[in-house]
Amino acid sequence: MVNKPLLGCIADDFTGGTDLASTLVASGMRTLQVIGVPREPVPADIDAIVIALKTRTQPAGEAVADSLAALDWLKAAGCRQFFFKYCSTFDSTPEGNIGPVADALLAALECRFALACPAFPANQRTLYQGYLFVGELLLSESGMRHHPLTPMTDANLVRVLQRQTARSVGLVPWHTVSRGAPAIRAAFDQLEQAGHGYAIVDALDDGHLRAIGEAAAGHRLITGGSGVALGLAENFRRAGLLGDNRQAGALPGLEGPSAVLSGSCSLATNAQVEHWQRHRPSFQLDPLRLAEGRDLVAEALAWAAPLVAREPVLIYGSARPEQVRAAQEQLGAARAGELVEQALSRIAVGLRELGVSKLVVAGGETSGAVVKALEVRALRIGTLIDPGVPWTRTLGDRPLLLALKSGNFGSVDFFEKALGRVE
Ligand SMILES: Nc1ncnc2c1ncn2[C@@H]1O[C@H](COP(=O)(O)OP(=O)(O)OP(=O)(O)O)[C@@H](O)[C@H]1O
Ligand SMILES: O=C(O)[C@@H](O)C(=O)CO
Repeated sequence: MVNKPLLGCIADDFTGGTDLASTLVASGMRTLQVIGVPREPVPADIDAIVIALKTRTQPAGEAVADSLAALDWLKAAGCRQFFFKYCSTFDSTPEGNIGPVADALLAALECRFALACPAFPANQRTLYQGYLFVGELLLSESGMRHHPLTPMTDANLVRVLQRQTARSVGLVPWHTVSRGAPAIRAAFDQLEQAGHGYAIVDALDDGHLRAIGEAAAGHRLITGGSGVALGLAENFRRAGLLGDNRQAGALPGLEGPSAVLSGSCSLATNAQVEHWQRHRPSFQLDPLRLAEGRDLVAEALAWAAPLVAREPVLIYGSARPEQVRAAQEQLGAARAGELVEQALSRIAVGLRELGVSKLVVAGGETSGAVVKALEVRALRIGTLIDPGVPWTRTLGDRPLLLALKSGNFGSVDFFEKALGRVE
């Protein structure tokens, strides 16, 4: 149809980018994810483009600058609507970066109002009266309270976002959302007229998210998790701008061995690691030993080399909260995280030298580091493995199939399931 992308997205981490991209692909938008602001031309047959940044845990000023550069590029590419993707668990600190980045994007787009909805019911994130639930637990009682970089200790998102912005934060509650798009649109108008800059929007199921998407058809900026993107393709179709691309997620396969790299310490990933270890080989990276100068990268690669031709291997830093705490107490959270990220990145490069062509990577920060080390610039998005996690194929020389898994996503047998789809 049109040669300009319709939707321009800015994701605050890499796995978050692929999560959003997979939702767009599933709704029939041909989607490209680029790593940072593109330096080379992007393919023309694209309906949506996701620029994946690593802004979630950067200092707020840097996160704002990177996000504005991405917005400039997307505007110049001709996008009509913009999406700021953050985590479905609203990962942030009192300093940001959700508020500061959203504020800067609103100002740059000369808008006064945006919705904020991280709900992702397919992954058990729901919002009720402004309170975010993970499964049956409040966010602040879920595993997210122990997150190594962005511990979430308050489930009330009106309060959480208000701490990060000078604009006023309102709420569109569930009883309005359940009345459908016209009621939601009216609530947005009322909040904007009353001087609110943001509306946290409740959502309990995908029907709510589609209605919120429909109500936001005229919004220049939408902020949220991937769930609230569910209804956006339909807006473009209604406007006659988008066809019905059933093959939006078709990807050519690749021959070669596979491996799993995990730096996420979330409850879900830890369970996936344990599940894998019951039947398959694994190698642990301990940040304390890395800090002592032990060359675990060389050890891991020497361990993997004879194995990987026969069967997939897992190399992981993932650890339980008490081990993570012990490492952080000695090294500091940032240094412990960086040591594991750097080691996994170098191992990813080494595995590619060993011929590995399919990699599953667990953790957003970890994926960011690995993708950077592999010098991946862009990913074409394929079909879903589990909600929020698609296979992707890198563009350029030496293509790889990558599945970048957000920490908390995926069934307990996710690693095996992902590899089973491409072997
Ligand atoms: N044993 C460990 N001790 C301390 N930190 C660790 C350890 N293993 C991994 N880490 C660090 O913890 C951080 C985990 O963040 P990452 O974003 O990769 O996973 P996640 O937060 O679970 O995923 P997501 O952001 O997708 O929810 C990384 O910086 C990683 O290097
Ligand atoms: O929204 C989510 O939960 C994920 O896409 C993510 O961003 C986790 O890093």
